[in-house]
Amino acid sequence: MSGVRKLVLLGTGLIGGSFALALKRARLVQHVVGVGRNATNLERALDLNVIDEASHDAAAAVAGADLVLLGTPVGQMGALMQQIAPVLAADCIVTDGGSTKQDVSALFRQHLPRHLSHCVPGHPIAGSDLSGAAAAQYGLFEGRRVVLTPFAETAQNALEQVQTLWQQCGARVYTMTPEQHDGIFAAVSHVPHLLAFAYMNAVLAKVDAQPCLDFAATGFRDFTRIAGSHPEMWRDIAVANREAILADLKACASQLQHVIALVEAGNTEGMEDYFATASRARVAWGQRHK
Ligand SMILES: NC(=O)c1ccc[n+]([C@@H]2O[C@H](COP(=O)([O-])OP(=O)(O)OC[C@H]3O[C@@H](n4cnc5c(N)ncnc54)[C@H](O)[C@@H]3O)[C@@H](O)[C@H]2O)c1
Ligand SMILES: O=C(O)C(=O)C[C@]1(C(=O)O)C=C[C@@H](O)C=C1
Repeated sequence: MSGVRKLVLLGTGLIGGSFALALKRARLVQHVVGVGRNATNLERALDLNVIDEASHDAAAAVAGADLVLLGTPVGQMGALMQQIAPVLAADCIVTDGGSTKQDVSALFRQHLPRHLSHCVPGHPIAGSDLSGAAAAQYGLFEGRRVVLTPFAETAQNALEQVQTLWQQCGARVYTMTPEQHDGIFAAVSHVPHLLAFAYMNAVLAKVDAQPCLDFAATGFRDFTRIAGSHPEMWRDIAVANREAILADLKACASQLQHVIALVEAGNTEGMEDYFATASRARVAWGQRHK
């Protein structure tokens, strides 16, 4: 695909909107249609030139599209695929930006079984705690990774076209299986978000929650930023990647039990060793990911 004539965003928020802005800046798309369920958000997307046309009707919008990006919470994607299945042009490429891949891949197989050669499930590993079209930003994907989990049936040229578009957004593209993807991102994205929600609720449950929040500073800010993320999006991720998330949450609970035991016992040497192991690993990670 040298460029996209008509891109349809099914879900016009942070990820879909930032993808459209990146392609617009690279002059790789002629016309962007944003589909949404919220009129105010679509108006905002038009005002900000994230999209050129707004629609509430996914099936009507995809007519004549050469690229469709599903950018809703993953729990909404099946119904949208079902709506567009009868009207998709044979050569239209369908991709997504969902945070989980086994469930979304299964939905592609269920709803678009005859279109799999043109389906390329994907996940940009970039985002923020903000949502909606107003949060869309230029450069969100620059220097970031994108994971694609193509089907055995995915045509090489459809895969290459999606790869090239993400590369034009400044991203580095990797491919892996949906299972590998969901295992990795349970550990380094899904569980950290659930821990942030849990910690935030633990603070709120304290009788002195208000003064705690009043005096909270940068440590609190850095640890809890992602607790401000979109509840529906994270509900859907927790449902979709249940097994891997539960396994990693339980592993975290056992680490927490270990910290409790160290503190209860006043085991200063044990604490220092334990903290040093984590600290060394985090410092090294920071140096590799400057
Ligand atoms: N936020 C992140 O950091 C991030 C990063 C990578 C991937 N993702 C994934 O990308 C997807 C989109 O996330 P986002 O952050 O852009 O969310 P967002 O809330 O900013 O945007 C989603 C948009 O989809 C719309 N929508 C919801 N259901 C719809 C439906 N049935 N029909 C049409 N529109 C509908 C919402 O109104 C909203 O405007 C999610 O699957 C998420 O898991 C998010
Ligand atoms: O920066 C953030 O706020 C994010 O949470 C982005 C983040 C993550 O790194 O976990 C969140 C979900 C995604 O699917 C990909 C990226």
